[in-house]
Parts: sequence; C-alpha cells; structure tokens
Amino acid sequence: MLTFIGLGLYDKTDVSEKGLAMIRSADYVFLEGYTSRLMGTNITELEAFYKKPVRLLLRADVEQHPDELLDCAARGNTVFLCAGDPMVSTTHADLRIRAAERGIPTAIIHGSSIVSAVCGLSGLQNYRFGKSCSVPFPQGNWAPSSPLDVILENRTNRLHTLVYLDIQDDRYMTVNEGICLLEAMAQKKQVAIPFYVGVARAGSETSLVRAGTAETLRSADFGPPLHILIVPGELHDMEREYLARFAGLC
Ligand SMILES: C[S@@+](CC[C@H](N)C(=O)[O-])C[C@H]1O[C@@H](n2cnc3c(N)ncnc32)[C@H](O)[C@@H]1O
Repeated sequence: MLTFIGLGLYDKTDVSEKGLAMIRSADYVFLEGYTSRLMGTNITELEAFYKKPVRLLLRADVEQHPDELLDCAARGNTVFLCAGDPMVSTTHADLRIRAAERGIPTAIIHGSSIVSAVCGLSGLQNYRFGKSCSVPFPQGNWAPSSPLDVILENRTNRLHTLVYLDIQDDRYMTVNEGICLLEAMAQKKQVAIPFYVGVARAGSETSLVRAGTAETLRSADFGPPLHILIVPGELHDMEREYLARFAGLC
C-alpha cells in the first residue's frame, strides 16, 4: 500500500492526526524534499517525532527510478511524505499512476497547501486566480520569459497569478530576487506590472505579507524562506481593503 501524506506548511506539528498515525504505523517512510520544504523542522527531528527512520528522496528517485519505493509499497505499508498537499502543484500524480499499474493500492491524506494559505494571508479570492507559474534561478544565459506570459494572460482576464519561487538544494529564491527577475522580463517586453504581493513563511508564527510596487518590495526584508509571490489582477473592493489592512498596500 502506498499512502501519499501532506505534511502541511511549516513544522512537524502541521500534519493531520490521521497522517501522523499512518506514518507511525508504516513499515517504510519516504520524504520528498524537492518540490517544497518544511522550513521549521529537519529530518532528525522528524525521525524522533515519528519514532522511525525517514529516507529522503531526490527528484530522480521519484521521477526516474521509483522502483525501490514501489517495491517497498508492494511489500508493506509505505508512506510518501511531502510538504504542503502531495497533489497540489507537484508531479506526484505520475507516481500514483505507476503504483496503480503495478496493482499497488494507494490513498491520499491531504495537507494544508500554500495554494490555499495565500488566499487567507492576502485576502485574494481563490476563484479569481488564473494559471500559476514558477520563476527558476537563471542558469548561465538561460532565463525563460514564460512566467511573464502567464502573468500577462491572467491580467488580460483580470485574474491573479500565483508565482512559485525556485528551490535548488539549499538555495531558496526570495521575493526580492523573484521581483527582480520578473521586472527584467517585463522591461524586455516593455510592459509594466503595477504591484506585487510577497508572502514569507506561510503557516509559521512569523508569516509575513507585504503588498507594493516593485520599487517598494525589492528592498523589503522578508526574512528566512520559504517565499512566494502573487501578481494581482483586478482587485475587488474587499480585496483592496484586506491588502491595505493586512499587507500595507497604500
Ligand atoms: C511547487 S510549490 C509546492 C506546493 C505544495 N505541494 C503545497 O501544496 O503547498 C512550492 C513553492 O511554493 C512556495 N511555498 C511553499 N510553502 C510555502 C510557505 N510555507 N511559505 C511561503 N511559500 C511557500 C515556495 O515558493 C515553494 O518554492
């Protein structure tokens, strides 16, 4: 049996009771740490909390060579853990399909997700978001402009855009870096993004939300990761008031 379990947004206590019970009774525990991270804990603390060893998986272990994981799931109760919700803005649907192809039963225990957390933190309504996009760290001369295309299309349709910020090993893109990269793309295309909303450490006691122009936010200190950006589309009155009250929008 393979159970996908969402660990929530920040630390070891964000998992549901149902998820925790399933982890503690599992034969094999795998943790995926490349699509998102629980920044308020580490693997040693998780192993002590779960009272069992946790095997950390790289992207290649999941997407290219999942056989070891699937062999465990064929033999015994196996849990596959990841930060947030395991099926939101991740590629784990593929793993569930592969398990089903091998006749391995699967289940999902959902976790709180950054996708819903940003709505409460920013006041932007979930049904007014369009397609989301990701900003990767530039590699040499390669820096895609596709995130800006998504933002512009959403703005044409008066929709907000959620912009995921890259994670690479121990390097986490900040709101400031994300804005600089998007502004460079906008400058090349000669378009303007009127303002941004930056969110840091959703789910922690030190979560931070700030709304403002690129100029204001570029130099703001959002503190430790994880960070995420929203590019708002058209604002309803209540969304504007919420951002003014809770995110410092002028
Ligand atoms: C690709 S998404 C994966 C979403 C995850 N499956 C979920 O449901 O929350 C990961 C990105 O979301 C953002 N993110 C995730 N958790 C966050 C948090 N607690 N605070 C701020 N940003 C977060 C970061 O930009 C990170 O690179």
